Amino acid sequence: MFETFETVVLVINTGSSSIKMALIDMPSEQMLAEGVAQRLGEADAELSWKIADEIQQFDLNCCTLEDAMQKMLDLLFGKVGKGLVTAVGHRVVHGGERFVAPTLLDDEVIAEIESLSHLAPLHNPSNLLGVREAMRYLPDVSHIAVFDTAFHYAMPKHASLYAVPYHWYSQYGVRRYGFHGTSHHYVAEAAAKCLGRPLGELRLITVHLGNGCSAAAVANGVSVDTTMGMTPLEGLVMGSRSGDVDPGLHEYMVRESGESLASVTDALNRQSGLLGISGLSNDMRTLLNAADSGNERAALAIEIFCYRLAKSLASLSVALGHVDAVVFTGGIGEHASVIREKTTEQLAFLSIKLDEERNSRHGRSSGGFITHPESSTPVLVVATSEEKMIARYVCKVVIQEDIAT
Ligand SMILES: Nc1ncnc2c1ncn2[C@@H]1O[C@H](COP(=O)(O)OP(=O)(O)O)[C@@H](O)[C@H]1O
Ligand SMILES: CC(=O)OP(=O)(O)O
Ligand SMILES: [Mg+2]
Repeated sequence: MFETFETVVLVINTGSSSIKMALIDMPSEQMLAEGVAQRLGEADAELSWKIADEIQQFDLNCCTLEDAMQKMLDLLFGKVGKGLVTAVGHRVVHGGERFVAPTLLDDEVIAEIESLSHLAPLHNPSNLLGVREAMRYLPDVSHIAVFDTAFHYAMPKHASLYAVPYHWYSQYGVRRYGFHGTSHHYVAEAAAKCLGRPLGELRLITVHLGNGCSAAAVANGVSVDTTMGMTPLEGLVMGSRSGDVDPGLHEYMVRESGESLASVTDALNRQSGLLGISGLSNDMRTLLNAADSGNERAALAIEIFCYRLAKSLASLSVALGHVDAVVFTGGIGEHASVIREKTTEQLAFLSIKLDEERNSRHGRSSGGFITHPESSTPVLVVATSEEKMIARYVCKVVIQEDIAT
C-alpha cells in the first residue's frame, strides 16, 4: 500500500483529551491515513482510523493515553509498512524560551522538553510519551518537534510580559508564551485564501476552540497577542481549565479549604472550566444536549464560556486596531453554530451580522463565510489541520538536513 509515495510524514498530535495522528504525503498534503482517539480516560473513549479508504472504529473504554497510543501505532503499522515513513513530526506544546523553531529530537532536547513539563502539565508529558513510543516503532527516522509556542515567539514585549517585578522575567523566565500556534498559523493562512488577500496585509483574530481554547491577534502573518500565557491555563474558559482567575484565588483557596497549592492548581487545570461549572462534562456536545433538555448548570457553563470569549475577542481587537476578519476553528469553533452565534451577538461594536443559514452550515457552502455579505467584519469557519502544518515544518527541516549532509 502507498508504495509510490516518496516523502511521507507521520504526525502525532497529543492534545489534553485526544491523540490525533496523520500520515501525510508531502508536498501534496494528501492524507494517506488519519486517526483520532478521543475522550481518553473516560467511559466513552473511542478510536477511529481511516487508512486508505478503510475506516476502523473501536471503543476504548477508559483506556490510558499510553494504551491508546500503542493501539493506534499497532493498527497503522499492521496495514502500512514502516519503511514508508520518511520522518515523524511531533506536536510539543511548550517550547519555553529555547525552542522557537522545529527541532530535531535527541536525548538532550527531550530532557529539556521534560524540564518544561511543569509549565504544561496536561501536555508536555503526553507529548513526550508519543515521542518515546514513536521512536520505539521507528528508531531509524528523524523525529522532529514542532512547538505550539513558536508562532507566538515574536509577540511584542507589551503583550508578552506580565506587570510583575521585572527580574521575575529576567531571572525566572516569567512571561507569556501563547499556545496552539500551529493551528492559529494554519487557519490564518487558510482564511487569507478565503478572503482573497495576502496574509501579510491582514489583521485577523483567530479563535481555536477545542478542549483547550485560545484566541490570537494575527497582524500581517505574525501573532501579536494571544489569550494563553506562561501556561495553557490562562485566558478563555476551556473544557476542564478555568482560564483567567484572580491571582489571589490560590492563596485564598489554600487557606479556606486546607488543600495544598498543587491540588488547587490541579483543580484549575482538570476540574474547572465547562466541567467545573456544569458538574457534568468537559465536552461541549454533551453540554449543548443537556442544556437543550433543561439542565441549568450546562446552560450556565455555555453562557459563561461565550461571554468570556466575546470579552477576550474585544480585547484582542485592541492589539490590531482594525479587524479584517474573525476566524473560528477547533472542534467547537468548527461545529458548534450556537456557540459562534452566542459569542458574536455580544460583539455589537464590530458590527458583525451572522447569516443564520451560512452559520448553520458552518460556512461549508459559502467559502467559509458565516456572515451576511453586508457584515462590516466578516466571520469565517476554517477547519484547522495542526497535522498538515506540522508536516510542512517537518519537510523544511528534513530538506535542510539533506542539504547539510
Ligand atoms: N458537532 C459538535 N458540536 C459541538 N461541539 C463539538 C462538536 N464536535 C466536537 N465538538 C467539541 O469540540 C471539543 C473537542 O475539540 P478538539 O479540537 O477535537 O479537541 P482537542 O483539543 O482534544 O484537539 C469538545 O468540546 C467537543 O464536544
Ligand atoms: C495547548 C492546548 O490547550 O492544547 P489542547 O487544546 O490540544 O489541549
Ligand atoms: Mg487540540
